[in-house]
Amino acid sequence: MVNILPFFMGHRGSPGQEGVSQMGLGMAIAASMVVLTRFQQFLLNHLHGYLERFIRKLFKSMDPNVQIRFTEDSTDGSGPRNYEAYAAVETYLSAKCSGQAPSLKANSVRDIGNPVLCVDVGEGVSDEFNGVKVWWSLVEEEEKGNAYRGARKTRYYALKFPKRYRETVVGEYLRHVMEEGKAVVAMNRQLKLYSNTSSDDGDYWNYIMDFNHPAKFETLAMEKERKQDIIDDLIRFSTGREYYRRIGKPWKRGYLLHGPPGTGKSTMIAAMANLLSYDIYDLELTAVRSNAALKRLMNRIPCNSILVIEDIDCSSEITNQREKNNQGDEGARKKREKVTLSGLLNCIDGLFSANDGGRLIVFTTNHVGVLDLALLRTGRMDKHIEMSYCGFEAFRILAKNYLGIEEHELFGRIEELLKESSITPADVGENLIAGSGKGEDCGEDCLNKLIQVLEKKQREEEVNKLSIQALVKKPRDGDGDGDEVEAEEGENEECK
Ligand SMILES: Nc1ncnc2c1ncn2[C@@H]1O[C@H](COP(=O)(O)OP(=O)(O)OP(=O)(O)O)[C@@H](O)[C@H]1O
Ligand SMILES: [Mg+2]
Repeated sequence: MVNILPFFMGHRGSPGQEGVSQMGLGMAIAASMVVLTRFQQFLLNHLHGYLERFIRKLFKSMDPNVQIRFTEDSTDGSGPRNYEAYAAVETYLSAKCSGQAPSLKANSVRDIGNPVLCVDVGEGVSDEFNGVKVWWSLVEEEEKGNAYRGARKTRYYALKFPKRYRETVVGEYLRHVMEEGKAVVAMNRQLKLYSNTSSDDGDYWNYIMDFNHPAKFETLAMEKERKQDIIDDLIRFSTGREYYRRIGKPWKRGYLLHGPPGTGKSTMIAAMANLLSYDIYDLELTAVRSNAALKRLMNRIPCNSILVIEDIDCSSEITNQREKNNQGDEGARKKREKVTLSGLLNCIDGLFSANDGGRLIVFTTNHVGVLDLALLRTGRMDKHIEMSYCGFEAFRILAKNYLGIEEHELFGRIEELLKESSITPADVGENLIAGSGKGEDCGEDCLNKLIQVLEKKQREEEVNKLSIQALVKKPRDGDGDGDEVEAEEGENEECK
């Protein structure tokens, strides 16, 4: 470069001087050219960025549509909030896209057991809400790295809609998408079972296992009308956010399931959890050390859960003991049980729910008669459900479940026998199970076997009835007026 400069400059001088001055000038020009190039580069870079932004803005202002992004990972530290919105959009779109998008991908969304079908990267689907048409697409972009992190890919759902509908879309439509999406996430998520029994002192909840009980209302043996009434009540409760807010009551509901062993109380709880997609918190009252510990446990039950207290009659302190507690005798009280009835009542009353979801409390008992009336009243146990011996309607459901038989000539005889003898759905199921999956002939064998069992039961019940009648009639020693035998005697034996 130095050698050709004099030629360009047309400079002449003595060879010695010339050489020195030429070199100095050359260096100055070279330096200025470097500066110029750098400046040019700087200008280009910045102008380019500026121009690009300017052009983008220009196009944006001319674009009649608005775009909103729902990013998978937050770059602003908002973390799970962003993800929640992204997952809600994803699940909402999964219902829309199956018929529209040419390419789908199966995604596993956090907390959801089954994969959901979503649009693939670069694909889009349209949606319509109150007459407004919107477009969704899944976009993947490469984000440049900086001094703190390397380059990475970001994914987002882009929602595009005409500017003039901004108010409807940002207000009503997005609320609709979030609510629907979150409801799908909630309905499909893996249910969990917690209990206080596996902790050392019973004062804490422990995760026991994923809850995969197959029970459904559809297969629960019970009269159709009663079953539908329970389903309606549960749905009304679980969707009652506005209602509970309006009347100013905590979003909770108490159920009491009572009936003999084997009539389906626990099975119904499982069906309830599956219907509502609620986790189960199984409380073993006798393992709780004090009223204060009970309160702690209750306060830790999240919304959208079922608190289950099984065999509440077997916690003797909880039954008709309130009066006894009030009478004092502190030492004896301490020796008995740790949680008192009033402690339990206070906890149930104090179980509040923020407006983000409901809490269901389900008690079961085999002996409803021994429970304190304070526990049974509305507000604590709002709905009492009697689980009874198997009637003909319930039998038909079991025959369909176990044998796949909906009609049979032996049904008439079974209907007659079920009216006269008490058999639990558990026992009916036990007699039908042998024929399950073995075809119609085997089904008939099972029905015949069930008839024999029912006839035997009928005979036994007849003998029992006669012997009780004989006892009632028989005068007691030294007492000629024939007092009646106390039928309830020993009723609560198994709980003592
Ligand atoms: N109503 C019913 N519908 C369908 N299956 C039932 C029903 N009742 C009982 N069963 C069957 O009998 C078995 C026992 O029922 P479950 O444990 O629900 O009775 P339970 O009322 O909770 O008894 P317990 O009072 O002894 O706890 C269940 O596994 C289920 O298969
Ligand atoms: Mg049970």
